[in-house]
Amino acid sequence: MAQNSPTQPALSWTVVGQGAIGLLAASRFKLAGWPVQLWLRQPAALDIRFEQHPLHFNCATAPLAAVLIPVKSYAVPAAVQALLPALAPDAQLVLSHNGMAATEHILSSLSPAQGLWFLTTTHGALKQGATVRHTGQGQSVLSPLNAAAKNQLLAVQQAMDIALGPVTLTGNILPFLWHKLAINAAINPLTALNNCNNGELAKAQYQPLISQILAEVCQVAEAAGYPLQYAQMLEKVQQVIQNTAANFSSMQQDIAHSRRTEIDAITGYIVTQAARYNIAVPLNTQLLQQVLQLQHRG
Ligand SMILES: NC(=O)C1=CN([C@@H]2O[C@H](COP(=O)(O)OP(=O)(O)OC[C@H]3O[C@@H](n4cnc5c(N)ncnc54)[C@H](OP(=O)(O)O)[C@@H]3O)[C@@H](O)[C@H]2O)C=CC1
Ligand SMILES: CC(C)(CO)C(=O)C(=O)O
Repeated sequence: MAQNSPTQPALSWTVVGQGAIGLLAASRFKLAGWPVQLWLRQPAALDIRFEQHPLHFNCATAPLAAVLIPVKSYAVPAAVQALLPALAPDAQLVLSHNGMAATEHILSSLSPAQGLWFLTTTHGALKQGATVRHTGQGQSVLSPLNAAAKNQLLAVQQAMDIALGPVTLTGNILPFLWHKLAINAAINPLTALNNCNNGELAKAQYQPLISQILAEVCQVAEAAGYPLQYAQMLEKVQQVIQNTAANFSSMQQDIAHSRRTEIDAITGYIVTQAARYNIAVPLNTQLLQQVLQLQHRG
């Protein structure tokens, strides 16, 4: 898509939370010499170890010019609500999470000069205590969601290239979100329910389930106007299973640590959309119910 002239000044970035992806991004900013601060639930500075580097992050101070919000899908509305009074009049906000983005309410709560973005990433990060590791080299797709974001294309793209790049800029994030949704719908619930790593899903017993999940997702995606090729998705899911064989999915980890999962924004979104288009998705419906049951028990 068209870009602004390369004269936009660098923005000063704030990262929300002290999660794995947020600290990966903040560390990469810091190691590249960019100023970056953290917005935590309780305002404070933070010291971490990122790979072999001890890093210190200052506590965020308003007004916030540019904010990366890599929180779980269900935590986004409250996080944005808390940020609103601290935002600069022309602040840029970048949401980043798994599952489908729900941005209508956020867009209407911003003032006309405040930009909203979505970034989806295949980077992997793990936080254990105060140590953060970059567990999977990935890439990201970034999209402006309103006119105020389009005025800052170059500055935000450059920053996200540092934080979670390499970044591809797109005018429409939805095809990319459906693609990632299909991968997460196939892997996350099965690993959570069977308490296994991603690699286990290569076993023969899981193949009919993966095929059916994807067949259902492809039908819904097509009805929603974002067609996915079933054979390509099946191959992609097998690739992700192989490439992340030793990893535990985010949903498996959430269940294992008795945390809320992102099932509502992944399988839940598929089931809701299926109902809208009158499509039967029996396996995704069953997986949604099973994960919700497991989550409520935890
Ligand atoms: N980790 C990974 O490798 C990958 C993750 N993703 C996705 O990226 C998103 C983030 O992942 P991850 O970093 O693992 O998630 P985490 O849950 O580890 O990190 C989110 C952080 O944000 C904090 N937070 C939430 N709400 C607020 C708030 N209102 N104010 C301040 N802090 C807040 C959380 O705090 P608290 O714990 O107190 O709620 C937590 O520290 C998820 O959607 C995930 O699925 C995508 C690709 C890879
Ligand atoms: C791609 C996958 C399944 C990698 O584990 C993931 O995104 C997750 O765990 O949420």
